Amino acid sequence: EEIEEATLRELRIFLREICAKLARNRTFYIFTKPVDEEVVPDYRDIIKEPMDLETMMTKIDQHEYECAQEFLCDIDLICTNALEYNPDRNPEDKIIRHRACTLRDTAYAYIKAEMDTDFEDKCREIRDRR
Ligand SMILES: CC(=O)c1csc(NC(=O)C2C[NH2+]C2)n1
Repeated sequence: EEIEEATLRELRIFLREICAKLARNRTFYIFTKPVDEEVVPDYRDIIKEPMDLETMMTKIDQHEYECAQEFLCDIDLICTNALEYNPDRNPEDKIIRHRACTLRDTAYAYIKAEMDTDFEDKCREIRDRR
């Protein structure tokens, strides 16, 4: 229905802005592109569902997010993947875990600060009906 398509267009514009803003932050550089298996050969032995911000931008353009909650699920996936792949006590792992938690908290804060709750409710209502 045309009104619903206008709502989903607005959602995609909003999510692109959030995704671009996260990808511009150098703290999150490690999460901006898929892990290169040439560089990290065992990554996909451990992480079964890789996710990154570039892939998320492509998913927006392919209409794969029908509400902000679904976008945040992929942010959570980026975060949990990083915590699982970097579990050790050493400083390098700790830094990556801290960056992952900062990505998650920053994404949730941007959505909460810039998204109308009844806009999100409307998106979920459309999703649930489809
Ligand atoms: C995206 C992501 O979580 C990632 C990419 S490389 C990496 N970790 C390392 O390279 C070593 C530090 N202990 C293993 N984590």
